[in-house]
Amino acid sequence: MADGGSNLKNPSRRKPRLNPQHDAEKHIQCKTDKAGLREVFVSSYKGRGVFASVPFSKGDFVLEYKGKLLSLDNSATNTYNSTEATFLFDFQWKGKYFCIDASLEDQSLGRLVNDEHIIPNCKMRTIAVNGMPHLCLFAIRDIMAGEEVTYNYGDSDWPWRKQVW
Ligand SMILES: C[S@@+](CC[C@H](N)C(=O)[O-])C[C@H]1O[C@@H](n2cnc3c(N)ncnc32)[C@H](O)[C@@H]1O
Repeated sequence: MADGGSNLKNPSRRKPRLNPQHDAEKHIQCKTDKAGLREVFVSSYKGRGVFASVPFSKGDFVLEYKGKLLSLDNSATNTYNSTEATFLFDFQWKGKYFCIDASLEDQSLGRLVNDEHIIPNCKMRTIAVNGMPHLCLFAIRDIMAGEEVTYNYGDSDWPWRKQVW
């Protein structure tokens, strides 16, 4: 039976996977989130989360954690309420301290990714574009369609980790 032009039966004709680093740079420059991800309301306790609607492979670029880049000096002058403060991501780059302030509700998905410290499926990495740091999530294992995208927020006394259901 003819395969109607599909590449399914000939892996050598499949579109090659874009290099994850280049994929991240492309999405950073275009200021767009990647297709195949959607916001879902999980529960009144957890709030919203991001779910894959297509499978991702280990190593893939998944999302940028978009927001305002602040140096440590700038962030020290800002005041945040407790909800806004949960959208701040502090990191170190080239020996200096920075923060991505994602407290603005800007419809981007990276800011909605929830914490999972035991079996996360993504990891945050810093990618430099035009000499500026950007925080990006990359898959650390295959992610199935329908699975929630998660990463480990880091060691801290996060209240939900103590929650007994
Ligand atoms: C960066 S926001 C993530 C998006 C958030 N769920 C929302 O709807 O806006 C971080 C907040 O999400 C919630 N959160 C993240 N991971 C969680 C988890 N594993 N269990 C429960 N709540 C979580 C906490 O309220 C946390 O302060």
